[in-house]
Amino acid sequence: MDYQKVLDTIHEELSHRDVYGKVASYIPELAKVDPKKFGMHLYKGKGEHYSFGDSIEKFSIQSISKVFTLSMAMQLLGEDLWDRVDVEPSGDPFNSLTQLEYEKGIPRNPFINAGALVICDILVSNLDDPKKDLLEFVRKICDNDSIEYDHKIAASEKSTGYRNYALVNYMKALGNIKNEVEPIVDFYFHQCSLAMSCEELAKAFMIFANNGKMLETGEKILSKTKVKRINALMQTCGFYDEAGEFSFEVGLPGKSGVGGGIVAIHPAQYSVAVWSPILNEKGNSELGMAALEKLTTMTGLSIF
Ligand SMILES: NC(=O)CC[C@H](N)C(=O)O
Repeated sequence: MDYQKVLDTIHEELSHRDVYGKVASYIPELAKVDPKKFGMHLYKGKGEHYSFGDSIEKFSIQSISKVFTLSMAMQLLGEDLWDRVDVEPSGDPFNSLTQLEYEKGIPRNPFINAGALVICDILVSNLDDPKKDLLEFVRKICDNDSIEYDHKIAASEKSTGYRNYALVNYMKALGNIKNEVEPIVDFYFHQCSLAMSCEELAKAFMIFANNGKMLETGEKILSKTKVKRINALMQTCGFYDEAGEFSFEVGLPGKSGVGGGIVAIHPAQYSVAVWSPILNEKGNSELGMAALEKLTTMTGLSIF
């Protein structure tokens, strides 16, 4: 199959499409991004890459980072992790507070904000310097030492981060947060501020398409079972209250972020990242979803 031709067709068809959503502005710094940015990168095998557009420009990965922190927490804690966070789709927006009350402070899954904040709490408890260790983890699976936090984005999110503060405070009141609030939200705002390109994200996510092993070196990062679970969570919870729609339209495990990025994988086949900052009302990239729908339709390569 000529993957470059498939990507070029997607680029050509979608560059002219009308989009109706908006760039995220509740994090003031994110509102400054050029809404016309559009890039995609598909990593198919050792040295086999295809891309178009702004695929090597770094952007704010936001919630995509939750897959990295979950991977680290699973490495550290094993099965005990699931006493603190559940594995069910939420059907609610990513920053919702409502389920927490009647579910007694146990978040529905690790990809909604409440769940990701519990994962932060676990990493803060278990690591001396979680920010340094996360950066090391991401640099390693990406084989790229240029990856950094964007401290301006982290500070900008902190300045308006009332909902995330509320989530941590509420879970602390209900007994599911062990550390002080400030180090947890500081770590969370930094993980969300990681700046990466589509090319870098596709490479990093290759471990989830390759049974937990880095493709180029064969080094094992995660066990097969852990990867199976992470992929199951991406499939059922990666897009919040649009997880069903993403499965229906695209048919791959994936994760989105309000920076406009989406990464998806096809086990044993490929890893793909797309970036377009205009979001639909559920907080997922409008063109990103359309591009991935076209990819799996044109190639016939979805997991279903
Ligand atoms: N869906 C997202 O990407 C949300 C991440 C963002 N940092 C927040 O907590 O609101």
